[in-house]
Amino acid sequence: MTLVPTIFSDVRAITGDAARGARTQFYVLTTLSTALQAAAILLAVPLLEALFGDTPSQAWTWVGAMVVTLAAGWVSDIVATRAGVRVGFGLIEASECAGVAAIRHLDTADLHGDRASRLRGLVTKSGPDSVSAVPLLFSPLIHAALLIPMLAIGLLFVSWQLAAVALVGGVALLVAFYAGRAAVAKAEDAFAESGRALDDRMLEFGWAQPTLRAAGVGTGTVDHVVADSRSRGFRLLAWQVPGDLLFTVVGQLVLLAFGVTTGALYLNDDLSGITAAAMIVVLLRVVETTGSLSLLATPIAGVERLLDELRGLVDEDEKRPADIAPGVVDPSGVRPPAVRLTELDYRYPDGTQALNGVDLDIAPGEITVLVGASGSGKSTLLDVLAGLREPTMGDVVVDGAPLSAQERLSRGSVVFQTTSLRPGTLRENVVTTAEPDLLEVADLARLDTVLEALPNGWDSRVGDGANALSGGERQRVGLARALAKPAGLLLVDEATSSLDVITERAVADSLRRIRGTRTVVAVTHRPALVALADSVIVLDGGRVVDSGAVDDLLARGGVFADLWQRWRESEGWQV
Ligand SMILES: Nc1ncnc2c1ncn2[C@@H]1O[C@H](COP(=O)(O)OP(=O)(O)OP(=O)(O)O)[C@@H](O)[C@H]1O
Repeated sequence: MTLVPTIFSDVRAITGDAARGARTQFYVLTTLSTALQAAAILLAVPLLEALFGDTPSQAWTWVGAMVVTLAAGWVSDIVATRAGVRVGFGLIEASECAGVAAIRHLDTADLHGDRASRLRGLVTKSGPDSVSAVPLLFSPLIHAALLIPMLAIGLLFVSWQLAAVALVGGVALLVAFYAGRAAVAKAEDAFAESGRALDDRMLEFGWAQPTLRAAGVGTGTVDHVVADSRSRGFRLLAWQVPGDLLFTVVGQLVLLAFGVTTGALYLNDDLSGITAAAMIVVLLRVVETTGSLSLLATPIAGVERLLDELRGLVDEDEKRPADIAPGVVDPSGVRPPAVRLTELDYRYPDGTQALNGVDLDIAPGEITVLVGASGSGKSTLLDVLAGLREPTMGDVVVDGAPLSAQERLSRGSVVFQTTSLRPGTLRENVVTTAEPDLLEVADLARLDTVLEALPNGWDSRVGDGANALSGGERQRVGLARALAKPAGLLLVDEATSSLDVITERAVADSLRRIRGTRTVVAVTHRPALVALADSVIVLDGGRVVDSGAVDDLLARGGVFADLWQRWRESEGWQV
């Protein structure tokens, strides 16, 4: 029963303010063209009365009026169609933007699933369908819905009884149309749902064939959904037939009532013979209109579904946080901070001076890599940043405010050289403070292979020696744990030796993808990771001896260029 409001409000919601002008023009002109059509039909009454009455020469006046009215109707139809095409293009634009955004945000698990194929279909199919739907389907629907009430208004000047029959009949036809459509749409949804269930069972059966066969249950589950799908198909047919039938029967009853009323009025001398004949012209037009309305039912249902899906896509896109640009808040609501170190010293209790007057400016959202020979103070500096050590002298200033070790601990997340797991599930080891998007975290940290290897995925016990993970796998859990924490400062202390290729790639991918959303400080010896740096800080004997972009440092020669040369050579040995 809500067919008309739904498709019109869907178009408004999808195309938004940008297409408001085109939408208004389309609706106003289509309504005007319908009014002109109704007027042209009703002009048949004075035309026939003049032609067969006492003043046949006056018929020319009415013929002229009819021609002008029809021509004006055609002109408004043409302009309305152009506006309708513009609205259709508005639908395409919206569906492309929202569809592409939705595809980009698909979870890895969905890539081959039902959602991916529906999105693909929506983005490719909605284009031509949307452009043609507005002028080719909406126009006749508006014509069909408004013509009969408009004829009824015009008929008030001929006979109020005929006007009443036309009005009541028009409403009855629309109600029959919507009621039939609603029943068919419900059955169609049930049929589509059973189709999806069948797809799922078949996929499931394909994946787990040996196990299901061995258990003797596989074919049973598939048989069950096939039977369900078939019975819903029959139900769809069972609703389609009475839906169409209802409309046809109501249509014929309205025509009968119109004919009988015209006949009765003529016999009572309330209507002249000529006017009664003119009513046949009106009757023929009503028949044509109701016929076209019944033909529209199926295509309108298709457009209704398409618009419904498009609207879902657009709503989803509007709710999604905007793509992250450097320096803005990341989806967890955390802003990457600017960090400044001033005259920082750190002395170990045994008297070793690990950091000596370190002055540093770390820009928000940038990747800063600390490099230096063994013992140069990189890990100590990272520990100070993380809040694991309090400097002997100097401050760690975050976004303009000097922070205590405790405050730094809560503002940053750390990937340590080795990741220790506590007894408990993988989920408990990764989720510490907030409720993160685990799919995204797993994707960023390349936890997919770890999850696959574990018997119960996120709920597998991993700590305490259970399901022993390799060093690289533990590092990826550590990376996931750091990424799951809504902290703007990410500190990565990578022990070169424990990084396998997958883990190195996971770290590199993560850094690349989160660039701009977190301020990253990493200690690494891997050229692939160093190359990602916006800025490299070279430490030697606890002091900053050089800093800058990789290319600048290489061009300058010195400590960094020597280190770089050594890393490349050692990588060559590893190969
Ligand atoms: N717990 C400790 N107690 C005393 N001295 C320490 C301690 N940890 C590190 N040091 C010393 O502090 C200095 C800086 O060490 P740090 O571990 O920060 O260097 P690094 O550059 O990270 O070295 P590596 O690359 O080998 O990890 C070194 O001289 C080291 O011997």
